[in-house]
Amino acid sequence: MTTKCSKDIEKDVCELKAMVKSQNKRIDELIKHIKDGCNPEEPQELESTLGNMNPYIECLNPDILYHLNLDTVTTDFPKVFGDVRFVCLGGTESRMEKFANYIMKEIGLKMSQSVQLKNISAEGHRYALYKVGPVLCASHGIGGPSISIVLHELIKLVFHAKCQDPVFFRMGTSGGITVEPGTVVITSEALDGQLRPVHEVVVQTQPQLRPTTLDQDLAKTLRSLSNPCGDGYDTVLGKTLCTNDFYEGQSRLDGAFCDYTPEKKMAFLEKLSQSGVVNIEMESTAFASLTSQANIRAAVVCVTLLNRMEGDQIDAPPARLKDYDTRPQILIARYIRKAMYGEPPAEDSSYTCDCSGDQN
Ligand SMILES: O=P(O)(O)O[C@H]1O[C@H](CO)[C@@H](O)[C@H]1O
Ligand SMILES: O=c1cc[nH]c(=O)[nH]1
Repeated sequence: MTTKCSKDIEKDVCELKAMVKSQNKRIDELIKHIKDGCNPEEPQELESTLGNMNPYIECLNPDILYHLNLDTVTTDFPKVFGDVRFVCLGGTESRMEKFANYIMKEIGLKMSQSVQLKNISAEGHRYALYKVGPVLCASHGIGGPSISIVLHELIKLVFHAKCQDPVFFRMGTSGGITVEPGTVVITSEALDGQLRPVHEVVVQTQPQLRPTTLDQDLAKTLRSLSNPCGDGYDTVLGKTLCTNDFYEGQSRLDGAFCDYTPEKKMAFLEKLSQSGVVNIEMESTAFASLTSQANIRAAVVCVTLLNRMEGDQIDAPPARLKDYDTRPQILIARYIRKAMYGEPPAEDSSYTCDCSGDQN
């Protein structure tokens, strides 16, 4: 009796030990699960890599990107835009459409001949937006207010899409200070009309001065991709003056109004040159401050259309202006190709994309 009883107890003990062992194993798994934050075998849900975003955005359902004619309910942002790695902006719709077609070839993407690239934001009637695989191409219009609006919406777009470390570029035109027309300038520092490295935003009557930080490594990498001998033109790094006006703001003598003398104009341009300014345009401070606020790496690449030391009017023939316009595009395309492939893509790249602009 006693023997049988102790045998039963032994058996129970054995079973209990097995149970405890199995439970300990499960507890270990759960502890690991808690430490790892998720099951590594499950696909990981990526988060946006942007910083300092407006906390109220999360409460918006839908979030309507009015000027881009997009919203987060009718478009599945992670699905449609989640693969975006490069966001390229330039003043005009035609430049950005041209760039979209150019970058498609440069990165080895192909589209059926019967299909045309679609302007995703056409119905918004404000800005153009094209998607070519991992490259978004957007127009921004003229001046700080115009680029600021499209940047708010593009930054929200890449945030909602949970894009991973997107890089932003502005590809533009500018007036040169002493440099040869056709020179490509990569902005080292963007200065406002008072030569301050800030973008002034008036919020509820209060002027806020936001730093215009640009990624210096990105600027140097871009510079290293230029090839003055092969290209046939110079690519330089230098400071950019960003103004709120093309005429008086840039000290021109050919605006509708002018209350300074030619001598004062030249003295101002000399002062710019002595401060290290090599070109003048109208969006770099807003572009630099908005991108850096979101921790986005960004660069400004502008070609010079004229040497402002020699005149104010842009009188180069159309064919030459067209050629100048492509120069920042060529440099940025080199960067994108290198970032994507390390080397140029093979002739018959297997990378495929939906370039038709379908959003769902
Ligand atoms: O050629 P985009 O990119 O428009 O840039 C420059 O040209 C415009 C003025 O003609 C301004 O927007 C200036 O910044
Ligand atoms: O002189 C110029 C040329 C192009 N864009 C500018 O803003 N200024």
